[in-house]
Amino acid sequence: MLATLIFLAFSGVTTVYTYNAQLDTLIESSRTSLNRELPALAAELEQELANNNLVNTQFAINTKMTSLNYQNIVAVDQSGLIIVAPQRNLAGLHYRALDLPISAQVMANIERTKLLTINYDSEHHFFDAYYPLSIKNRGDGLIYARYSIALDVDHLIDLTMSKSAIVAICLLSLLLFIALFVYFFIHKPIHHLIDVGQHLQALQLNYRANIQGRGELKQLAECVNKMADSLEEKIASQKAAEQFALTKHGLLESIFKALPDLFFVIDYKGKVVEFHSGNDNALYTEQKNLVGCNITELLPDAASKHFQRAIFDTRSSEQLICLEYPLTDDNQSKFFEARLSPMPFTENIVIVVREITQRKRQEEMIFHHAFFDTLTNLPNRFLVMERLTQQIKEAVRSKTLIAVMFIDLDDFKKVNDSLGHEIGDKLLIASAKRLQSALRLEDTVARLGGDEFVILLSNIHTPSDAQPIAANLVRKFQTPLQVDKREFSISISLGVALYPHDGDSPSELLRKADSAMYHSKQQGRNTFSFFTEQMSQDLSRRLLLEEHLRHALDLGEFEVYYQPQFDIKTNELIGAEALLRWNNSELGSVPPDEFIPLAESNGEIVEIGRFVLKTAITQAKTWFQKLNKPFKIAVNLSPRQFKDCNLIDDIKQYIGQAEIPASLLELEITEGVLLSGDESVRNALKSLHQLGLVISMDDFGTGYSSLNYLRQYPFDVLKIDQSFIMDLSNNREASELVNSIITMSHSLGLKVIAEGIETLSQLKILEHYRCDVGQGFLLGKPMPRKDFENWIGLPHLE
Ligand SMILES: Nc1nc2c(ncn2[C@@H]2O[C@@H]3COP(=O)(O)O[C@H]4[C@@H](O)[C@H](n5cnc6c(=O)[nH]c(N)nc65)O[C@@H]4COP(=O)(O)O[C@H]3[C@H]2O)c(=O)[nH]1
Repeated sequence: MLATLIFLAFSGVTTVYTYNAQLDTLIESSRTSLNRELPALAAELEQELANNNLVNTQFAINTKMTSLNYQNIVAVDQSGLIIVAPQRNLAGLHYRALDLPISAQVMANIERTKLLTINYDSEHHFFDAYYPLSIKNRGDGLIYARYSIALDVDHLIDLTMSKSAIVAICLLSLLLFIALFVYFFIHKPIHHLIDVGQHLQALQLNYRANIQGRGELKQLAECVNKMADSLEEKIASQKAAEQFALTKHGLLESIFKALPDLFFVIDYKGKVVEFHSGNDNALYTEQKNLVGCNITELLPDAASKHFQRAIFDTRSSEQLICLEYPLTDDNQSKFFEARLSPMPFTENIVIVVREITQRKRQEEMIFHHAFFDTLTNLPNRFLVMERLTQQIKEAVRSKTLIAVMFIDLDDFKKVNDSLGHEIGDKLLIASAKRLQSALRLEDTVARLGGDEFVILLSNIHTPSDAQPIAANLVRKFQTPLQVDKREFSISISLGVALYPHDGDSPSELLRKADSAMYHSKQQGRNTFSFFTEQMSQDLSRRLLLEEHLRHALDLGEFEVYYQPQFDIKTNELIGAEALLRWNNSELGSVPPDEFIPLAESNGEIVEIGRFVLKTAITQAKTWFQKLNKPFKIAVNLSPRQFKDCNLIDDIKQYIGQAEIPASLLELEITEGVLLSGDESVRNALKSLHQLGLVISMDDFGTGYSSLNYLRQYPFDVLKIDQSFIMDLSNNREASELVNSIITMSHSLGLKVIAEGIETLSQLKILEHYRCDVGQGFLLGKPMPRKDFENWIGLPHLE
């Protein structure tokens, strides 16, 4: 519209301007015509008037009047009379009589200037022209002519108007064309782009610009579309990221709710920026809205200091820092663990707080279990070794000594076995208390296990400082211990090793104190000994034996010897006792008294015992077949073998394989097996007895020898220990005791074997006491199988 108005205004101005210019040209050309024509007419009139030829004059004027421009031409003489006019009848009239624009002033002016005077009436578009006329005899007059250009002006106006109209139409057409062009090719696409832009702005991203052609707008549309594509892509990925973030957020919220922990985000000053808790009760603070609080102000002083330090460390190290701290809640100590982790790209720190009271207690318990003996609550082997390590370091600095005391309760095993574990445990607790009561608080009393205790005395200055302490400990145990209102006399054997004299490592010192204790045992117990090098040799011997014993069976170093047993009454060989021998290439022949206790203590006796049983049963079969009469073989069974659950099945299997009567196998057991009162021993003995095996009580008279056992367990044979037989001929009491044992055994239906018969008089006495079977060097020493077979006159059997 504006363009149209501008255009109209412009075309109007142009038209007016054009019109004015042409009008000016018209006026000018009319002036020029008057300038040219009036002098010529004047000259013609002057000539004709001079010739007094009025007709020609009239003709000349009428001729001029034929021009449409001339409306009037009048020639006036000096007196103002009309000489000639288009109407002939006007001649002779005074111009005043006519309504002519002639005045005396005009006439005077023309007369004076003698020049053409033209006045233009712009309103009616005509000229009033005056030109001097010199007329013979009539003086100077003038020619007056009215020259109208009104028609020309009208024509000019028409022309201008029609031109303008054409131009206007052309221009309007052009304008329309431009408008249409602009509309279709600029406005509409731009509008479309704006529309698309508005949709895109409203994030309606499925809108795209669709512009034909290949102009700049098309390029713009393509740019918009590409922009929309990348916007859509961006928004899609942003949405995906938002969704991902939402999922993560949800996940985190669920985790926060599900976990019993407290989650804080704090800024670098410790101010809580964010806080999450699945359970507000876990807060341990009155304040529930923690955001904005400083985390260190929420905690008691001590914990706060830990936190400040941890915050500092987390920031400086940019690493995860953990701290544990206690808090008191309802008079109960609770423990917490805080994990501080720096948040990447921020100055914030994430803190996760978890209550670890239970874990702490469990750790303490585990620690206690790991380092303390549950029965006596004393430090155990690990802790005593640890403390000894520390004390050695301290002693190096302070140049002092350490006394390591190894203590073993004398005959505790027998008490434990005979009176039961409950009493045994109480005795151990009472012993631990007595040891503690005899020492300083800073000394360590530890229990290694069983009835073994260790004492560490630090800050000793001379070896002799340890002596009164050791003596005092031994003396203290000479007073009976009170357990369940009963008194128990139990002594101790004590060994002392000194740092640095006897060793500089905990294990060495402990080993040497053990050797010294062992020595005290050998000295008759209830005493103490300081470690000496000789003991070290004993210890080395023990260790050497243990080392070789481990491989002895595999290396075939064991051999079963057989010692004959005779019916004392008939003097007939009725069987043999299988006795194990160990011959080692390095150690030589090792006596059973030395290696059997070792094998018993490390459990190897089970395998070794199996070997003896199998060998003896195989041998029994051979001799049974060759001698063609029952030939019984007695085998020693150690207490440890009774703990082997395969014992009965093994024996069954060996007897089954040998196809001999079970009664040809006699099992010798010592009181030690029975003292435990273990039900499984009773059942095992019962089963073995039911199988038909002969059960014999060995070494009768050496221990707590109770005839009760003989009634309780299915014994068939009683073996009187050789220590009684040894005294038979020279000790009346011993002789009577042997007699009573034989009589009582017979009354219980038991056969009696006397072992260790070395002299004929011993044999005679036993015969007199009606002892059933005799065994001893007098009757035959233990022999290897080959020798035994030779000895009994059997052909050599391979
Ligand atoms: N002084 C003297 N001693 C005599 C006389 N007659 C026999 N002896 C010895 O007395 C011991 C009898 O065996 P034990 O009391 O069962 O005592 C045995 C037994 O407890 C144990 N032992 C031997 N072999 C085995 C075995 O295969 N298994 C188990 N568990 N223990 C065994 O070792 C102990 C010692 O065995 P050994 O040294 O063979 O000693 C044997 C034997 O050589 C004698 O007239 N005078």
